[in-house]
Amino acid sequence: MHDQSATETISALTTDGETGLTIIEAKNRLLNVGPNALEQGKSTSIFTLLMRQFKSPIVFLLLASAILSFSHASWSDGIAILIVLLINTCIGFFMEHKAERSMDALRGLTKTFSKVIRSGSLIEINTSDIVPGDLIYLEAGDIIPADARIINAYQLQVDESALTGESIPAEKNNKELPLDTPLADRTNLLHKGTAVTRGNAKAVVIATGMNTELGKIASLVQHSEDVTTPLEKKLSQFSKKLIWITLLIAAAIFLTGIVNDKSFVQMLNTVIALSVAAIPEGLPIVATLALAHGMIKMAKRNVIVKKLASVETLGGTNIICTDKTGTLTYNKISVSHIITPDFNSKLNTTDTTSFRLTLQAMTLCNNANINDGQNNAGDVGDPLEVGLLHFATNRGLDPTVIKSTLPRVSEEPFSSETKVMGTHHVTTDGSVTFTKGAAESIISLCTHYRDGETSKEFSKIEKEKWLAVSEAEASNGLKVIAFAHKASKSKETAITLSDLTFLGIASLIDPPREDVADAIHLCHKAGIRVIMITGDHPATARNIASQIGIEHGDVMQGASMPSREIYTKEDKTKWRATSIFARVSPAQKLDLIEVLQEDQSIVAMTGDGVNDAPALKKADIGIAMGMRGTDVAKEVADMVLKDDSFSSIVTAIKEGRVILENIRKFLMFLLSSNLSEILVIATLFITNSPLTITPLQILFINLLSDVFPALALGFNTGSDAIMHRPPHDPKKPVLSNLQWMSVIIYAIIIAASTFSSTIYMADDHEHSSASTILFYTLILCQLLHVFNVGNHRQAFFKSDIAKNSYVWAALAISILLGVLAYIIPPFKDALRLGNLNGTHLLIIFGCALQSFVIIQVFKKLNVIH
Ligand SMILES: Nc1ncnc2c1ncn2[C@@H]1O[C@H](COP(=O)(O)OP(=O)(O)OP(=O)(O)O)[C@@H](O)[C@H]1O
Ligand SMILES: [Cu+]
Repeated sequence: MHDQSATETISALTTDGETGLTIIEAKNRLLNVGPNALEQGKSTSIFTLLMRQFKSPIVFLLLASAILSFSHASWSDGIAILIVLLINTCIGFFMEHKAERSMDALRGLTKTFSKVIRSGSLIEINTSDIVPGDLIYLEAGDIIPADARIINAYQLQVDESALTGESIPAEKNNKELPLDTPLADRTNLLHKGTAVTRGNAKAVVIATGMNTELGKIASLVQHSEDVTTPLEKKLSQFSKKLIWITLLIAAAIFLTGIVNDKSFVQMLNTVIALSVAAIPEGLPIVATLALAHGMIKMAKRNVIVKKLASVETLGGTNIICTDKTGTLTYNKISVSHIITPDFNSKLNTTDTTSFRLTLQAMTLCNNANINDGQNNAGDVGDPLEVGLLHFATNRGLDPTVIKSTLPRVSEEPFSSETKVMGTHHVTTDGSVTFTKGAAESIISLCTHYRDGETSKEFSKIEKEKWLAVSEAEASNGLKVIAFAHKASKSKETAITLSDLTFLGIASLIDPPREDVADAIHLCHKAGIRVIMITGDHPATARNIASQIGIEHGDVMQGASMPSREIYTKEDKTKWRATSIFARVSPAQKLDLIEVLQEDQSIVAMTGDGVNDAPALKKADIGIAMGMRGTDVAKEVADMVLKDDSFSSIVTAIKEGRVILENIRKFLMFLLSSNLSEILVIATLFITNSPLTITPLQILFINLLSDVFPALALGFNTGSDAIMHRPPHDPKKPVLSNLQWMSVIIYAIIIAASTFSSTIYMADDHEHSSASTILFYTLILCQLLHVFNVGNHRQAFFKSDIAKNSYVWAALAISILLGVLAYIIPPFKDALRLGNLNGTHLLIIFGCALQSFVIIQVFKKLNVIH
């Protein structure tokens, strides 16, 4: 296609270079060629998942003990261990399977949209619905949705590194090329998956889905990503450490065993029981499940988190850098009034020529399209431009008519660096340029201004007067856009932005979102600073900031921020103390983030443009806007806000904190209950007690106490108190020293309470009943312990754990299983359970309650946390 002209390509694809495909034809083609999507890599197969379950050391340990049991002809023991092994594997398998499914579901949430021209109007459709022959419209920040041939392009630059690895953007245009041009040099072709970094273009789609260059590569390599999060890594390191500790204890047991002349089988049983007690195999996967559950919850609240790891980072965020337009405001921009040298629409004076010219500038120097619900299509484009178009149309200007009488021949696309945009049009007797942009930028480009029918010299005094007018407008919280034009006798088609004639300004309303003030208040309570970084006028920024409660102080302007090569320590200190940054360029955003991060801050930052990509990557949490953001921003971001709203960031941070807190809770719960088991087994062994706890019993206890209650803790909704304290520093260990101390004290209290049951027993008890009492007391102590890991400052029934119905359900299941084990004879035999009477039951309940009460009292006394 690159060796044909655009027109030839268009006819080869039987489409229309102006109006595109008809909607019906597009539908037919979609049925024929299929969706414009790459085939997804396969997710982990059921078999791999199953095999993964056999990788843990505990499985080998159990297998070994089963074999040992069989070799000693204790068949029931061997079979029982195998059954437990099976149950454990199944639970592990289903948990991982659930986690995988959740991740799949989350991947499906990120839908992308593209702008196409169909039946003559510019509309937005699902990227997967694009078909060959479609006309696509692309601008800076778009990721090219399919392979396409350029029809026309204005200063188009494309970053093709996704395809070729070449990171310097390539210039693109519509010129024909020789047939033998290599792929990388085909400057008139655009490829799916590459990104527009500058300019804009209209192109015709030549290939979609797996037929694109990207599709051909994608079918060669199905890349897989490493998805282990730092937290999961920390937890599996944790598990590994525990295995070593267990080995040490096991060695100690063997030594004391030899000294005390114990039988080999007895020692082996104790060691196996100990290992089963000590190794929390479920730890990393329970954490994954909690994180995945959190992601799904956030997705329901319009926040798409792309990586599990971000959920963790979110919980530790202490600075949010947010832009203004669209995040703090509604971004439904409408023109309030127009002021030109001879006209003020607020005062409802009659139209003048300069006002008419301003309306033309608004309409022509504009890439938006208002569809007014025709073909079910909404307005497409930058909300600011949509607002301007609506105003001009309401004042009687027909965009279609004026666009055809003054056809556009070239364009200087808007960039947040220059803050201006310009378009060049040919007329019957020459050409004309229209520009719009930030007032300072436009005024500095003007040499004249238009007053009525005449053009006058734009003196310094006059310029300052207009800067003051825009400053006054901006300090009322309005967004100010200035307009200029330049008419010329030549038929020149290239655009130059100089010697312009100033036309006037438009003041636009973009009110702050209603819920933002509350969200910011909540941030301050939670120890999170909110910093506004905007490309807008400082006065507008200050007004909006005060409306929503962002702390005051000086507004820092981009112009007074020295570049990274020369900024000083004082500059950095000043930046860190500032909360409002205005007229800031994307490069300065990047510098600012670095300076904030040097100060050990965890920075979340929002961005939408293609130039924001480096800053989004650099931030600890890069946040892109789902509606307003460019494809590039969404691609590099860690998180996408579907509703573009600031409050959603705060919701996500809260959710992140709740999840971390939940993981910490079940970590403490698991560690303390497992430690209590170790204490019980070791004490029995060392004191040469006639009572026993068998490995199988420990496995059973862990099945009851580790699986269901620990999972249920992951579903805690968290209390509001979580946003009333400063964030947890992710660089610190998961558990503080104080929390470790608490774990140890918990374990000692549980073990001691379990042993206290022996005191209450009558002297003539049978050993089998006594061991059974010990067994059930340990279980019940642990089950009640689930309520202990809550916040110590909260009353029991108000705590989020007591309110979590999953916890109650988990307890019910666990207790039921405990009872069934006693009632069903084969289980009772395998678990070596003796008979219990009413008094025994009383002892069990009493001791469990005792352990619960002691811990609660300790907590109230602030001894443990
Ligand atoms: N499409 C446009 N054409 C011309 N000028 C524009 C356009 N959009 C914005 N501007 C001008 O450029 C300035 C900077 O725009 P930019 O997009 O960087 O920030 P913003 O949208 O005002 O605010 P924020 O950074 O909070 O999103 C604006 O204040 C406005 O004056
Ligand atoms: Cu346990």
